[in-house]
Amino acid sequence: MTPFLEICNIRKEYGPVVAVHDVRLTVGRGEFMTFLGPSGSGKSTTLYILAGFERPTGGDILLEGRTILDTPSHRRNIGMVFQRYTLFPHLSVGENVAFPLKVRGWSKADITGQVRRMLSLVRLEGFEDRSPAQMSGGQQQRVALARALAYDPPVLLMDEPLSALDKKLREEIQHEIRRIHQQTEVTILYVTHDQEEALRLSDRIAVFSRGVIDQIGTGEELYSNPATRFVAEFVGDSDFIACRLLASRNGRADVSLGNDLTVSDVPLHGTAGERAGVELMLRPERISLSREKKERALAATVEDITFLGNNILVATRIADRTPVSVRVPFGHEAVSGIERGMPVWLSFEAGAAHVFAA
Ligand SMILES: Nc1ncnc2c1ncn2[C@@H]1O[C@H](COP(=O)(O)OP(=O)(O)OP(=O)(O)O)[C@@H](O)[C@H]1O
Repeated sequence: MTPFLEICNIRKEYGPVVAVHDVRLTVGRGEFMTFLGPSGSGKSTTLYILAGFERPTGGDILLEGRTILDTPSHRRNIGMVFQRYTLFPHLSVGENVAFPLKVRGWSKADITGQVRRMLSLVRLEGFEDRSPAQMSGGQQQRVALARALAYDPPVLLMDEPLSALDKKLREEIQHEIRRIHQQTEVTILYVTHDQEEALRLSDRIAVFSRGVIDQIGTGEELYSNPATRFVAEFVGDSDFIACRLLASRNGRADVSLGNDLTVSDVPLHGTAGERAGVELMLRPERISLSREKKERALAATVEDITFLGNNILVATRIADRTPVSVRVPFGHEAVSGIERGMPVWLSFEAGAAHVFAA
């Protein structure tokens, strides 16, 4: 089977700046793929190349096996929703949604029917005659979505479409986007720097870092098996503890955390020589905290305790002054009566750890 959309070794230079180094990605038909990464990591540039607003310095984009690089933007049949509301302010909501259909020469009757269907899809029935200025930010983004989907494009690109909205509205529209994706089966490429948004929406996530993709996977794969330190840090919360490599074979490592504490057979990411300084990564919820001294545990001191509703975040520092956060479910006995300055012991299963070479 031919992959639906292929991004083949895309590179983009702006003078001396290399915005995108070598981006490779295959997207399945109907998939919801998110580009996640910090500001300046090359997400938008990649999206603009897909949309045809930018031409890559190297590489190719294939849609159903055929290059689209020489197809001008307006002929690519790719819908687009941007961060800022880009509705035509002098046109009504109905006219905004009708615009791409008029351009494509649809009949008046077909346009009326389609505008009604699209506004119903985004739950704005009866808003045809409103002006965009009379609508909230969330409503305007829904109109933009209706307009982008009106001519039934096989691919929809979204560049931080919710970043101008407050948290509650953002979550509401995230829910709507999911529903619309399921209903229309359109293939979506979505750009965000918000990991929670990426996890909520996506079938798969491509994590961008400095113009390359560090890892592509489901949210669960990225969280449970991050390929790089950057992914471990960017997706979910993580603790990093400096340690020494004792031995490694077949991508697994034994490490020493000092004080006779060794951890064996942990996934090793990257390469390092024996005795090299490496880092052990743990998720805060995979660390157990005890107020009684324990064997095979790290001694730490409590620095802060934050109540977060269903869990409590305990900030500690281990002997070498490294901060280590521990997440404990609310009501767990380990945190009853816990106070700042108290000595505690931190332990974990080797299966919860990852080692990253420097
Ligand atoms: N037109 C341009 N001219 C010069 N440099 C550019 C241009 N557009 C982007 N860049 C640079 O390319 C790099 C990647 O930018 P890009 O906008 O793709 O990142 P991003 O991950 O989408 O970030 P953001 O979330 O801030 O938009 C940045 O270093 C940026 O400064």
